[in-house]
Amino acid sequence: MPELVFFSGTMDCGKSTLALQIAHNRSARGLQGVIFTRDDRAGEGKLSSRLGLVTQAVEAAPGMDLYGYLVGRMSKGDKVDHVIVDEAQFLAPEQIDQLARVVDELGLDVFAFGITTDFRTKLFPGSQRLIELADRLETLQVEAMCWCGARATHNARTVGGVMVVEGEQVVVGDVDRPAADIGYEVLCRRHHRRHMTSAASHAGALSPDVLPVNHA
Ligand SMILES: Nc1ncnc2c1ncn2[C@@H]1O[C@H](COP(=O)(O)OP(=O)(O)O)[C@@H](O)[C@H]1O
Ligand SMILES: Cc1cn([C@H]2C[C@H](O)[C@@H](COP(=O)(O)O)O2)c(=O)[nH]c1=O
Repeated sequence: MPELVFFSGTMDCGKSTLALQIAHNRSARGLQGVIFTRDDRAGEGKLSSRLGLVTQAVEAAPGMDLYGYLVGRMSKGDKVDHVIVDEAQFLAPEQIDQLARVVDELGLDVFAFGITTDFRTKLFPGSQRLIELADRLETLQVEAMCWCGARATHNARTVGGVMVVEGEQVVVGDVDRPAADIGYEVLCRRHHRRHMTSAASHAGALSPDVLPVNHA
């Protein structure tokens, strides 16, 4: 049975990498997919991973009918075996409904990847609709870590190095940005609640110093 699957996790946990791996493994077996993305850091019409891989994708612009686009491609004779969607949190709820229709009426698997919550811990509308409609929810296995060593579960936004909890929901950006910019850091819930980023906590390296060696 074709499925709508939502793979979610914090920023920087390997979602785009997994999307590229699924695309690669399927194309190695002759299956052709359509890859959608929205507002990837690498630019319009790109799906990029921090591991350095990047591939062409169709920019799922606001207002674009994803179901209609796929029907158009297939009616022109294009082979479409599955659909991959990265940065799915940025899609409108109606576009997620269109993806569910792709599964049910075109019989294609749809693999969507995205973060569930924003820097205020509120669901993105696209992610909310995916949680409501997906056949299956998958949490990424490679866990991003908070500076304290706990599993990171939340995304913090920093402005000038300081965590903020007000602002526009969508600001494209990255982790490990210079302090002056808008940046992001993944945190455990405890430290997100306390607004305690790595800089605010003056956290050092997680690994303890080596024991002093006595050369006596
Ligand atoms: N230099 C590196 N060596 C090994 N793994 C890396 C390196 N840089 C990034 N990664 C891996 O890539 C992951 C981020 O992948 P990416 O697909 O860009 O994440 P996401 O799409 O979830 O934001 C990191 O969690 C880490 O596991
Ligand atoms: C938390 C949060 C994130 N974003 C943006 C920042 C990035 O451009 C993407 C997430 O990309 P990733 O591949 O998962 O690292 O989302 C945002 O716009 N608003 C937010 O609150």
